Amino acid sequence: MGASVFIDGAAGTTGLEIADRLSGRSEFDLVILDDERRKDDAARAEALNDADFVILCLPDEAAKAAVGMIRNDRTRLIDASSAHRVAPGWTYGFPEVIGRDAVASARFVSNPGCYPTGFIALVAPLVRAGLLPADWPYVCHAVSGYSGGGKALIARFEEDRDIAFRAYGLAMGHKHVPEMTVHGGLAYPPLFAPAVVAAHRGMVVEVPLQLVAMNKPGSVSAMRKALAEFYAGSPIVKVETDSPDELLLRASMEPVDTLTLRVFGAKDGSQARLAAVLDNLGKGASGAAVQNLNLMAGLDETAGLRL
Ligand SMILES: NC(=O)C1=CN([C@@H]2O[C@H](COP(=O)(O)OP(=O)(O)OC[C@H]3O[C@@H](n4cnc5c(N)ncnc54)[C@H](OP(=O)(O)O)[C@@H]3O)[C@@H](O)[C@H]2O)C=CC1
Ligand SMILES: CC(=O)N[C@@H](CCC(=O)OP(=O)(O)O)C(=O)O
Repeated sequence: MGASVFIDGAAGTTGLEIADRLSGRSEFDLVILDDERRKDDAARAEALNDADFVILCLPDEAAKAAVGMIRNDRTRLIDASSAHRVAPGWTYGFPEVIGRDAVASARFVSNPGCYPTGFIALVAPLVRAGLLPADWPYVCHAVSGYSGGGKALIARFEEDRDIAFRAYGLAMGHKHVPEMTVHGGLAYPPLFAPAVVAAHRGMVVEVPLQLVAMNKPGSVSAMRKALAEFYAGSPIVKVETDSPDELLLRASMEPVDTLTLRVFGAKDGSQARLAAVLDNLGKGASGAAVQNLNLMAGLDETAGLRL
């Protein structure tokens, strides 16, 4: 028998994709409550306390309530919500940035948000290497497929086929900003400008840099080299050294758990654009949860992933 894994919220967008990645894995016995019991707190409490691992795929408030239902000191948790990403006692589940051993040995792991996955992957290694300042007011533009907003946003985009682009977070203060600041190693919250496009999945996260104003002119190749070294050997995070003329998201994109990073630079070295391309439901959510589960269970981090 394998380790038992209860997915709380398995009928949702993230939960379904995790179940899909875990189906057929002999190392795990999947526990999923049927439609009648999936919101029954007594049934959930029993499943939460019986399981070796729990993956929470719930809205923030429901995720906090689920953690409160755990009455033992044994069950290990991965929370896909944004409830615990900067909370004390929780390990941020970004193994490439935080360290694989830290995730492997943690009891409470908080999965990164989809946009922060791209932002932190780009910025944290460069700040640590001293190639970018920590005390800079960064900007982050990003577009996501509509599955990033879960069942409600999927329904909205699939009912109203006339929406091509939706800018949001216009009052600032998006819930991802705290983790972008803390785990990016930054002194100030970045100005985060997210948008949704009429595609089911996929995202591009961009960080434009005024290198002259930052007193870092001509640092493009050093940034490329630093990122390539930081992620060397990662089967999941790829650093490309090419500079294509365009980055495309295709509406027909298939699920994928990789994260691809690039540094684009002006010929005169005065400006750069850092760019991350990922699947919001892959390394942005479900793929990351499965990677973290693999590490916590002492397995190959890529088992079951779509690479
Ligand atoms: N979608 C994405 O790309 C990403 C999502 N996340 C996070 O993952 C979490 C899940 O998101 P997502 O899958 O997109 O959301 P969905 O809305 O698609 O799914 C959430 C699921 O949770 C269920 N649920 C809500 N409240 C309860 C409760 N009290 N008890 C049991 N089940 C409950 C819902 O039930 P019902 O079906 O009845 O509505 C639904 O099935 C969220 O915190 C989200 O922010 C993180 C990264 C990326
Ligand atoms: C397109 C869209 O709506 N995306 C979601 C974020 C998806 C995600 O990363 O989930 P967490 O919020 O749990 O991190 C948003 O902006 O709120």
